[in-house]
Amino acid sequence: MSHAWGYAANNGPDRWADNFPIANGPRQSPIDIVPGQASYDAGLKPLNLQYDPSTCLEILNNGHSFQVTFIDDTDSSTLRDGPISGVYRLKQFHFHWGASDDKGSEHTVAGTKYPAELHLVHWNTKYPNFGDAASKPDGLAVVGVFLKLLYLNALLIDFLSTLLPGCLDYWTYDGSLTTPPLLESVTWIVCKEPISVSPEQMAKFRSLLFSAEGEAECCMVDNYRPPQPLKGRPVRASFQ
Ligand SMILES: CCc1cc2c(cc1OS(N)(=O)=O)CC[C@@H]1[C@@H]2CC[C@]2(C)[C@@H](O)CC[C@@H]12
Ligand SMILES: [Zn+2]
Repeated sequence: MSHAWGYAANNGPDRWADNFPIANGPRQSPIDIVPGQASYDAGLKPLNLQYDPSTCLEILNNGHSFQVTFIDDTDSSTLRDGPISGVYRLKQFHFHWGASDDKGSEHTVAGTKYPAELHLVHWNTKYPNFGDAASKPDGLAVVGVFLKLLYLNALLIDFLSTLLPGCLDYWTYDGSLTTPPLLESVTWIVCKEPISVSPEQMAKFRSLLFSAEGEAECCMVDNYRPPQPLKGRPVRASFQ
């Protein structure tokens, strides 16, 4: 059964409001980040990310992206500090990307699109579980990391590429899921510095399929929502 919503002309972002009216809500994501209009907040702490790769549970194609899910029954992979209070647990990470290198990211920086964007998804442990947290205004915190193409040989880039950039300067604002049900429960933390990806790795993303077995093959590309109206929300920067 193919999902009701998707990224095609007949079921894509311009049609999501038909079934999810919150698509036109006051704190929707992604947004275009305009560095000159972000306000430096000296009260913002550095991000404190502690990840334990052994808690990786499974890699799955959920029909809209591929995601790597983590065991989240202990505080083994967490996000602390930054713009949030308390402890948020890593639940999963996934990507959004384009059919070509000129598009693919969800957030944009002064209109600039990156070829892909990584989302590291965390939930607030003041709530009993991820699904419950996803319906609360302070329930989720997603670290967004832009991917840029680096034309080095694949071996070298395998050493260089990591999930996080060296510099963890970030912008932060209150937003939402970027796919239906578009719940307004996400504290977005978008890193200023991108990580590098090779053309071969991008080709692997683009070889994934939206379609299920037995359905007409449909490459999973352009699985990104375009920027949404800011509606007066402040965007803070952790750096000057
Ligand atoms: C923030 C990452 C995330 C979580 C969820 C979705 C999409 C997400 O990616 S994104 N790009 O960060 O917004 C779509 C399905 C959502 C899920 C959050 C939890 C649910 C709302 C479930 O309760 C039912 C449907 C689920
Ligand atoms: Zn996402």
